[in-house]
Amino acid sequence: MDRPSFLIHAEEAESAAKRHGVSVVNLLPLLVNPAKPLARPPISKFPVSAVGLGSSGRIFVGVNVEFPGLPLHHSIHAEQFLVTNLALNSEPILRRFSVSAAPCGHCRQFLQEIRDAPDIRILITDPNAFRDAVTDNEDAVTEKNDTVAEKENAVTEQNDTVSTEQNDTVSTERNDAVAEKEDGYVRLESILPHRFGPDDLLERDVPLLLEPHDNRLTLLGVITNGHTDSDLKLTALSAANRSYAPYSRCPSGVAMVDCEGRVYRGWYMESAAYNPSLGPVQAALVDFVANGGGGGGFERIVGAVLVEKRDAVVRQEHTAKMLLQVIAPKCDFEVFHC
Ligand SMILES: O=c1ccn([C@H]2C[C@H](O)[C@@H](CO)O2)c(=O)[nH]1
Ligand SMILES: [Zn+2]
Repeated sequence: MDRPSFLIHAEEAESAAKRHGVSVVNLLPLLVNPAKPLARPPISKFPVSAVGLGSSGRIFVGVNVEFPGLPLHHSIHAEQFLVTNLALNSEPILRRFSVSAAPCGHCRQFLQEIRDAPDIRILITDPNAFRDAVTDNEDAVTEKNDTVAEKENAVTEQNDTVSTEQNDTVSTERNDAVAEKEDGYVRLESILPHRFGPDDLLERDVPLLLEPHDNRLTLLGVITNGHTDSDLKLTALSAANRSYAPYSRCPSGVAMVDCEGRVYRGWYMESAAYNPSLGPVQAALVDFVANGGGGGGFERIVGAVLVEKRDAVVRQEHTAKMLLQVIAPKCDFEVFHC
């Protein structure tokens, strides 16, 4: 299997699957190892790749990206890269993905921002990922039975049928867990139960992370030095208009240009749990890594513009400036408010 690109069109995906005698669903895990060399993990030397299938039939790749000289929490995880790749390409639904290592808690949480997140199917190719799974399942069932038993004691006198129903739920859930392992994919819900997510903070009709957004932002004031940079500014504005910031209502976007004049853009994406949110520079760096001329370094970025609200309670300016200063010291950075 050749090294894949970061985006594989539906027809291409179909024909690659045919060539390998598998379905597109089963092609995803076959692409995981070949995608690993796309990762940029200079600190951990631990490449992670995630290969996902969107509702359009396109395949998207995500990899981890680390930044020497910066605190670790600025790193981009493969799964977050994958989701950003879908967002940048206007893909509304992530149906399933295969990933080289077990997704960490932070990624499981970030994925909650996608509509019907509990139904996302995940196949972990690392053979060690489920080494504890059977025992854990048994434990979980035992614990649950214990809980049920406790509850039973509490409610026996009140209502016997409740406990019977709860026992039924336990065995059904257990059967589901076994059944869904058969095709190798598990539901996100089974690896992050009792989720905290958008439903806890937002109305159901708020568009979620991969759904279309228009924040209707316009630039404030007369922009004076506007000549060559105005394209970058407008690109950053339109990125900010696609930003997903339903929790703070402080959308933002970044546009960057490299030394060959190629432009990249990305927008801020929030998590209901706040910390797994992805900054607009990271999102634009996903665009850079995915489309940035054959794996060039970040020092090739020579200009960047951030657009955000002037009196925002959540501001990106200082973090963005610091991040760019470290990874692209020659980059000219400007902020415009909307
Ligand atoms: O869910 C995960 C867990 C870790 N990593 C990356 C982050 C870091 O670059 C490296 C070591 O943790 O692996 C991911 O991409 N996804
Ligand atoms: Zn992670």
